[in-house]
Amino acid sequence: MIKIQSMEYNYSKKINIFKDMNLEFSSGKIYGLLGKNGVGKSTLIKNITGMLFPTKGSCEVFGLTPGKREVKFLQYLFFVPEEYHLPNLTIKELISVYKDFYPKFDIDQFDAYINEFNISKDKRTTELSLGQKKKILIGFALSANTKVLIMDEPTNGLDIPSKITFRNMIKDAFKEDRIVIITSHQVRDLDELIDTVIIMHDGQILLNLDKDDIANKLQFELSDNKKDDAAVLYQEKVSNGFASIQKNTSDILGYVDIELLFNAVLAQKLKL
Ligand SMILES: Nc1ncnc2c1ncn2[C@@H]1O[C@H](COP(=O)(O)OP(=O)(O)OP(=O)(O)O)[C@@H](O)[C@H]1O
Repeated sequence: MIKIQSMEYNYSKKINIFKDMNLEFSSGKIYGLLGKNGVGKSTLIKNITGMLFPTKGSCEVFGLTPGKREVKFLQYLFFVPEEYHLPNLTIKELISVYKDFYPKFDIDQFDAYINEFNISKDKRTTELSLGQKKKILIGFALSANTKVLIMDEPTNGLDIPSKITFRNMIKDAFKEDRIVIITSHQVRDLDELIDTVIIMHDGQILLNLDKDDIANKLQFELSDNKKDDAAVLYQEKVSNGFASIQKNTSDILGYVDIELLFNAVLAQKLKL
């Protein structure tokens, strides 16, 4: 479990990025961490990965303090940042250098991924396109089989077929003892993957709910015309009509349009 208690973080004395943040992440779930630009998603992730240290309060990952960067902690967690640098090696060399840092690294799993992405292991990282580099990193991240996997904007730079492959890879690699946290502005890429939606706003957690709970409470609909109905909690014009949210009065759990939910929550139209 990742446990954040009364956490604050300031880059400078004037700006408090979080206001007394309390948050938990449990194993067996894929979390979608959402928020507008600059709200503090990366800062939160950097506190979890031990790259920044809380100014106040605490952050624990399976009982360990990230900032201490103990070997056990480093073996527990893999982070795919939005921007990264791969050393100038062939993929084969890269794997042989880095795999031993992760005791559960599975080379067959990695080989299957890069076959799927159609990339040769003899290629040097300098010969790869941005999207291909990202695929290598994501393939490595999943094959490391760490307890915690965090990915910042993982679908950026992936072409459309690769986004589908990415979703399938995550589903296949997901295990009950794993916590996966994904931040993204491209919510549609992740809609079906996410179990729990966390929305950050103004230094606080505005929403933290399982998708099933959301579907239980709310019904999402797409219609040709604008709905003029008191039951509608939020609606907006989309390219193919009007997308709306209303209370779910049935026992049926429908789909959750996370992007629409995000807009509605930020517009303060929903009280969940
Ligand atoms: N190194 C830094 N020094 C000072 N302020 C910073 C630094 N890094 C980020 N910030 C500020 O902290 C706030 C949170 O930034 P952060 O990168 O965590 O946001 P984010 O939610 O990840 O944004 P995005 O969606 O654009 O990636 C922003 O206001 C940003 O300007």
